[in-house]
Amino acid sequence: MYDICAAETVSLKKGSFCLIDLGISIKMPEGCTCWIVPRSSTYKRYKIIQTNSVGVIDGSYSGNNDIIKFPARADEDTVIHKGDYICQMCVTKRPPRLTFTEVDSLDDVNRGGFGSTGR
Ligand SMILES: O=c1ccn([C@H]2C[C@H](O)[C@@H](COP(=O)(O)OP(=O)(O)OP(=O)(O)O)O2)c(=O)[nH]1
Repeated sequence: MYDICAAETVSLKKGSFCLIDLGISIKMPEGCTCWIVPRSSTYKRYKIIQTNSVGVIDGSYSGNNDIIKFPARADEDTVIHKGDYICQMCVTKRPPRLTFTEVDSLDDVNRGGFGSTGR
């Protein structure tokens, strides 16, 4: 994981949306995917939410103008300063491609829905 900072200063009004420039363009090794996720402290410090929850950076997003951005919505009036570490980047190897087979039913016992384990 690499902490990544904003490459520009932006002022956001409560409820507004902005793509914050992270100032990075990369060419990934073949078979890798890059992910952009918020830092745990991002909301507490800056009052912004990453609108796509997790950003997936395609391997083909590798031109000079393919600059990685952080899609942000502000919950309060806020200012993100150039150099503020607002997110993290991770590069992972893609798993082998799977083949899915359609079936009428599965053999396993139902596990139960959200919160059904009582723990
Ligand atoms: O948080 C993010 C998510 C994506 N991207 C860039 C890299 C990615 O390769 C491109 C397109 O993203 P995605 O495939 O998620 O967008 P889409 O909504 O499916 O649009 P597109 O038609 O461009 O694929 O935008 C970012 O800079 N930050």
